[in-house]
Amino acid sequence: MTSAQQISPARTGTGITAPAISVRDLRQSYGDFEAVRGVSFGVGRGELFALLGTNGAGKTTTIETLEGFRRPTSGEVRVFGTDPFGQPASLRERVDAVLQHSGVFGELTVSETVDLSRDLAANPLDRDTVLRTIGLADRARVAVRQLSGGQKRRLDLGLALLSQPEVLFLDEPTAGMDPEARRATWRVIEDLVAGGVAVLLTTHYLEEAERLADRIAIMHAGEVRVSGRIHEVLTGWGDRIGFRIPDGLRLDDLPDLSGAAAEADIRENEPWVSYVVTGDDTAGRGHRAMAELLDWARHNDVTLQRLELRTASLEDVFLSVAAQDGVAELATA
Ligand SMILES: Nc1ncnc2c1ncn2[C@@H]1O[C@H](COP(=O)(O)OP(=O)(O)OP(=O)(O)O)[C@@H](O)[C@H]1O
Repeated sequence: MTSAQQISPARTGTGITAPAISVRDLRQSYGDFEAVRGVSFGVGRGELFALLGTNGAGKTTTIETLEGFRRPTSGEVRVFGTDPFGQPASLRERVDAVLQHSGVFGELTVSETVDLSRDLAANPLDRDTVLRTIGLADRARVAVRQLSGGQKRRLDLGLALLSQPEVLFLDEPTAGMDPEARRATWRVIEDLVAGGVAVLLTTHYLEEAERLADRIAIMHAGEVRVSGRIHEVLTGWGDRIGFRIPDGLRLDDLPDLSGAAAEADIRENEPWVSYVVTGDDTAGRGHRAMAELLDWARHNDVTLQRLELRTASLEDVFLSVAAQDGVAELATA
């Protein structure tokens, strides 16, 4: 795939500060069941917001409401200040989406599919640019049904970006892609964001969110449990020191480290300890706790195997949210 830089949207960069997408206290029920319970966030132009969460958390319901397929039970959603319900004409040209299930015809070729979408767009990119951007130029004459799952996903992205939208909803856009295609797709998405597009992404690939997102929200059981700038969320979750628990020792035999709580675990069938180091001194806290640990090891003649020090990952945060109810919000969006 080539860079999408040269196809940056024409209708961006107007300096408007109002969020492109805003969601305020959204509630959405299916009959008696409340699937979304008071969700709020905003996404600005040139920003990628990742809406993450456990299965059934309410992400698709939220996005479908923003796409105009559902009317909120209560609360308010706006896209460029307009209620998206029913997909009003004023939004249709400015918004596009890669949905979880694509609606393309298998009998048409890739070129014909792109042309069909171009016919429906007000200001479409030319076909070659689209095919080059999504890396399918050499598959132009192939019937869509003969594409692999990952190639179909790339075509879905191409069909969404050819209308040069200002807001793009991406629901699992890289599902089924190999690692190389996924990275190429990330570069296309990054270029769109750099060109001013507001992107709302849902994904179960946390590495994808970590790479692409400016801000995230993690939903569970209809609520946003954690939200904020990705760096702040990870910093707030603490650093991790881990190692294999030495033979003959138990968790209780290990030292207390400043600002750290120890948890026993099993990793690859071996006893493991993970210290979660928190505290305001985010630059120095991991280093200090590690120095204490190494002092203890030297004085006790203990060798620490597979010793590691790392910052929290999005997976650490996600697993905490998935494991418990009532997780405190770290930072508000
Ligand atoms: N049409 C529907 N009728 C009744 N319940 C629904 C309907 N659609 C979704 N739900 C329920 O609403 C809740 C939220 O579903 P939703 O699809 O929004 O979750 P999600 O976060 O997108 O999940 P996943 O990650 O599994 O795709 C789930 O409990 C689901 O079973």
